[in-house]
Amino acid sequence: MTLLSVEGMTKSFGGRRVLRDVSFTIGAGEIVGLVGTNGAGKSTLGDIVSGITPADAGTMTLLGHPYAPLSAQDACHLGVGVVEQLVTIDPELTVAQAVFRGTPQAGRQQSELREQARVLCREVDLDADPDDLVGELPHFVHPLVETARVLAEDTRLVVLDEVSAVLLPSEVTRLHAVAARLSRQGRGVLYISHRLPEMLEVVDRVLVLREGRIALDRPSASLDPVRLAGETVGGPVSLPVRRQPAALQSSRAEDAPLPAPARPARSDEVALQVRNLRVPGAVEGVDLVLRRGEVVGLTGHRTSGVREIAGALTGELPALSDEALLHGEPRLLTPSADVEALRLPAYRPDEDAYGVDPGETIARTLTDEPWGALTDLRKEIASLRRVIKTVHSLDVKTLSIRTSVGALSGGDQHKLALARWMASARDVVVLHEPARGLDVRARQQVRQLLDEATAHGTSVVVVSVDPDELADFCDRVGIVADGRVARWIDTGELAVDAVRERIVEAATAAA
Ligand SMILES: Nc1ncnc2c1ncn2[C@@H]1O[C@H](COP(=O)(O)OP(=O)(O)OP(=O)(O)O)[C@@H](O)[C@H]1O
Repeated sequence: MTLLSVEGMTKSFGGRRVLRDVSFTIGAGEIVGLVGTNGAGKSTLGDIVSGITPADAGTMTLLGHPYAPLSAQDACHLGVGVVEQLVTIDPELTVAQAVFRGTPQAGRQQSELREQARVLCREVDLDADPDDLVGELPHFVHPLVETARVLAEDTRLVVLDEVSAVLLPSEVTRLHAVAARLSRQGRGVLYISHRLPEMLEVVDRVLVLREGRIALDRPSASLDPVRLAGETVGGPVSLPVRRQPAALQSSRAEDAPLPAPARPARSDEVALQVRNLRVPGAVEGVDLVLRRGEVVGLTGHRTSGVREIAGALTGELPALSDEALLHGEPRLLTPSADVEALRLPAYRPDEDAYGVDPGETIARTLTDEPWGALTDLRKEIASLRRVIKTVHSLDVKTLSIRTSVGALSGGDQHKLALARWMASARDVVVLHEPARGLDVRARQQVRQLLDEATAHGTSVVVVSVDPDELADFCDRVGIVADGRVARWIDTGELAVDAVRERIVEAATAAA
């Protein structure tokens, strides 16, 4: 039975045609994957289906009836719900209130609602009490609260918009179990993701959006991640190649363009050494050695201590160590009057909506010079050239560098923020989830940014939940469990997908 039918959908934003004559169906009990490059229009399509954005033209039917939602609330009443990656739920609500906030509650006992909320939380594998405040739950479980809400609203079709992007492999398995349960109940799921290997494990069929059209509509059984990645870009994609320790180049002037990295060669120079790192209640003795130009990954369950290790390195958490040396110079993890604190700079994609001001133009985001005060025309031209080069090399989908960053797709915003941040990254830095929400080409571009930085001596700690990102970007990956590094995986010995398998295996075992 057809649940949703979309016919001839089109949508433009300010002269840019995002969707062109898009048609597809989703059957009852079907899980359909929606993939495409950053800016391909996946969220726009998801937003139209879930009533957040109106289409310019086209029609939809839901269970055979005309379906034209006027708002997200309207779509929800008609049976379509959306769960987004960056969910904002009022932190003052209890879990029970959050779960039932979209459903009429008149005449229902609070105790009954709480009991039902408890059942729904169990259904989505959410370990929370109905009376817990949402604001006190870790942010990564908010999509699970939302999924429970969608179940409470008796939704026929659920749009999961990049929900898996922030989840660990074990949490993705949980999400997939929820999607499978929804499907067994006869509901439909539209599953939007860039994490192709995982997505292919759960979806029945895949739609590829390319240049605003459905370029492929095929059962998932006939696809593999590499082929699917090729379909998203409309040509072959090269497999990620194993990272090699960086070939260090001589230091460069601050604003000199980055030359292509030379052939890699091993560096034995230690950039950072920390012995017996402890964070009270979270980390119980971690040794970390980071060579110059090395990329070391850290991953682990939410309570493993991995975030706290990063917090200690960046000076956000009070921590102790027997010794911390930055290029041989002693540092303290907790500041004191005599010894300088370590305080590594950190990049986080989720801060301030991808770390950039959404109201700012692309041009201003990528330049540090105060343009209004710039009196030297050559400098201004050089600065604009650099902006245009970055926009081209990162393949940001825009008609103008005067476009505000907030109007770009999520992936394009993240690429710009990271490029801006990496341009000033020196020495030893911490990157949180550097490829989150990025398509296959964008991941390669980020990998290139990393390779260039490490070739110039920058050492990087990558903290991530994504096994593909860790396997592709890092020289070594530490699996953190119970406040210690339970295992190191050396990526240099294996092909990237074999590394990925090991990370998933080790991270799941340690969870
Ligand atoms: N409100 C808006 N105003 C202007 N342009 C917009 C708006 N919303 C989306 N766009 C543009 O529409 C295009 C598609 O964006 P959309 O977010 O749907 O892409 P996406 O495939 O979900 O990308 P990503 O994977 O990066 O999240 C982008 O070029 C984006 O700049």
